[in-house]
Amino acid sequence: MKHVFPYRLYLVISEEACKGRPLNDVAEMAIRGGVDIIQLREKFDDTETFLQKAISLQNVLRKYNVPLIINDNLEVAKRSNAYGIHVGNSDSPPTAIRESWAACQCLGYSIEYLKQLVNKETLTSDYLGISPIFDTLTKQDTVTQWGLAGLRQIRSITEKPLVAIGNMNAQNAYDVMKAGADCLAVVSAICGAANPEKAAREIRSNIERAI
Ligand SMILES: Cc1ncc(COP(=O)(O)OP(=O)(O)O)c(N)n1
Ligand SMILES: Cc1nc(C(=O)O)sc1CCOP(=O)(O)O
Ligand SMILES: [Mg+2]
Repeated sequence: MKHVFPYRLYLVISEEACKGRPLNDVAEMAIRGGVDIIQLREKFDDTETFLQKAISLQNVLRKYNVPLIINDNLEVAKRSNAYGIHVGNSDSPPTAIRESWAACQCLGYSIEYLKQLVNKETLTSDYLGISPIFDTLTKQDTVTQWGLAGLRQIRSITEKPLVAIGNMNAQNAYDVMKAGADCLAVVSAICGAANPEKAAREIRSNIERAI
């Protein structure tokens, strides 16, 4: 069965990645360039600080009808009325999230091992983050890069929406989509760009060429 996940360009944003520019401004520029879903990922904030950032970002995203996904923190996701949450193998498992957050509309789950594709956590998830496609300095505690061959293999096994993450940029966007991704998730190629709007537009146009 095909699952509904209409998004193509997924911004994963943090204050640190925005290099001194206001996070909400970078998010807004990225949306103008073609980002259509955003994850707030603050690995070092306490819950209250994370929550305030989430509520503030939510106020921007509502103007554009862009969904907010919260990384890891279920309390922040619930209290900010986020659209969903993204979790990995070190976080609360998707089945536990479903039990305690019935209103969750989009649950993302990171895939680091092929055997995860047949577990109950994958079954209950709305999309899979393919973690990582290529090694990246932005997140170094990863297992192994899947590469395009790994992505093709996963595509042949599951019909779940696949979000490719890890060093995604305008140069590789076309090839990654052709290898089976439904959506690309980006941190540095947009948040760290001199012009986040232009950077997002270039990636988006290469995604559109591939579909
Ligand atoms: C879209 C997307 N895919 C994968 C990840 C990584 O999640 P996780 O493995 O839980 O690692 P952290 O991001 O929590 O460090 C993601 N965040 N988003
Ligand atoms: C948040 C995240 N998760 C990853 C994973 O492999 O699960 S890689 C990553 C960071 C991606 O950053 P950039 O676009 O700068 O490479
Ligand atoms: Mg996590």
